[in-house]
Amino acid sequence: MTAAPGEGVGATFEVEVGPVAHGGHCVARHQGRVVFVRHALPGERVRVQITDTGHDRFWRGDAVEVLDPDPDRVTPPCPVAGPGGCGGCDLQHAAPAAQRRLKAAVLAEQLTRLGGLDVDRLVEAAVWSGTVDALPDPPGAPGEGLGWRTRVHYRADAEGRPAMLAHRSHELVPLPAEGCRIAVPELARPPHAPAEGVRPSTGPAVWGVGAPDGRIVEEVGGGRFGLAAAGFWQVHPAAAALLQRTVVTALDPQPGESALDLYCGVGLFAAGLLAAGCDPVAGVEASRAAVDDARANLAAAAGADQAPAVRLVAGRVDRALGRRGGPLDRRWDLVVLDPPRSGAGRAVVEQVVARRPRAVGYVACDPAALGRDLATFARLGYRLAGLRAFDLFPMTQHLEAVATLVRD
Ligand SMILES: C[S@@+](CC[C@H](N)C(=O)[O-])C[C@H]1O[C@@H](n2cnc3c(N)ncnc32)[C@H](O)[C@@H]1O
Repeated sequence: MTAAPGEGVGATFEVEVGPVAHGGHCVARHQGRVVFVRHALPGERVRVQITDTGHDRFWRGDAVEVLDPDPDRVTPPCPVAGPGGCGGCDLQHAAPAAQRRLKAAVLAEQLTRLGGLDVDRLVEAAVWSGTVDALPDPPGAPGEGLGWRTRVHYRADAEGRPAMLAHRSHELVPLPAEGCRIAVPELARPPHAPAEGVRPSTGPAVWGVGAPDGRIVEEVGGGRFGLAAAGFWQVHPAAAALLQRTVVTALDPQPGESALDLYCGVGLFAAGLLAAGCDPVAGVEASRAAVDDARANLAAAAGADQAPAVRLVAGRVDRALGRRGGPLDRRWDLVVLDPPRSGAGRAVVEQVVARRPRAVGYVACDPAALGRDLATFARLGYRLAGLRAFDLFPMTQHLEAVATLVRD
């Protein structure tokens, strides 16, 4: 559907804002058209300014004036969090508890629509609380969803000043004087621009251009994980420990059970399963550098005496699981899946189910991919036995979920 005259990018009109949707926006309708509205809350009456008419089925817009505000609306703590500003935060205009309610609504909608699940019944059966839970504020942080981000990426504008990307755009928004409000204090302003920074749980912040330089050590409980500063690690300081604890508790490993950690990074979940007495433990990870780090981290975690068998495979999960007669071609009691945003996908879910695990722990950062993969698990005889969801990314649309699946 093309834009009518006077209704292209930049046009404004009033709308009644409908429900929140996956993607950090709410859904509204204007003259029969769907409009995805950012910076709005469900039930508000707002003036929308259209930012994108490039799709047949919907337009995008920003709420540039709020005519009838929701009681949960707050003034965004960051001066560049609003329309046309930094694209990093989607929900600064909502109180933190309201942000989590919006995320829970998105998760419920994706589980219903893509997962084919009856969310009311899940909640009734205590499979899911229906909530997205807050994490503790990092020590010294101002709280209220600020001061938690331990990985940052600043661009440079034409004058060499630090800047951030606008939403769905290559346009640069200058970093305000107070710096990035969601970053930990050491990363709120870069020493130069462009710059990428990391603040590990041990040691000072490290910066680089293109990628943060050198190596870091992250601590989780008693465990230590060495990795490249530019390597994958959870961004909220409380996230890695929380996810490891949640997955291990959900799987309830028994000593001597075999456990497979897929998309294992530098070995976070494999270490938790080793500590719980699993033997053997195997991990699969596409990044060769991360596999080398996982090998060292897990050797240290396993200890020297009567060390359990640990096997790490570098490569894509679908290829590693597809290798007939290979080390992973056997039954595994427990499987952890922690894929990137695109999710595990049908082929990997089938490969996991073929190993007849007693339980699967699925760590998901995209509720749509999770919903789709849960539907595949259900078709193959695995049902959702538990679901926890966490606000690992306050102020943004993102959430993290840990699903437990068991054989029916
Ligand atoms: C969300 S991270 C999880 C890492 C680790 N579980 C952790 O908690 O630190 C996803 C990991 O999957 C890896 N990855 C992405 N696609 C992959 C694939 N097709 N096969 C294997 N690993 C993959 C990435 O390199 C990354 O380390």
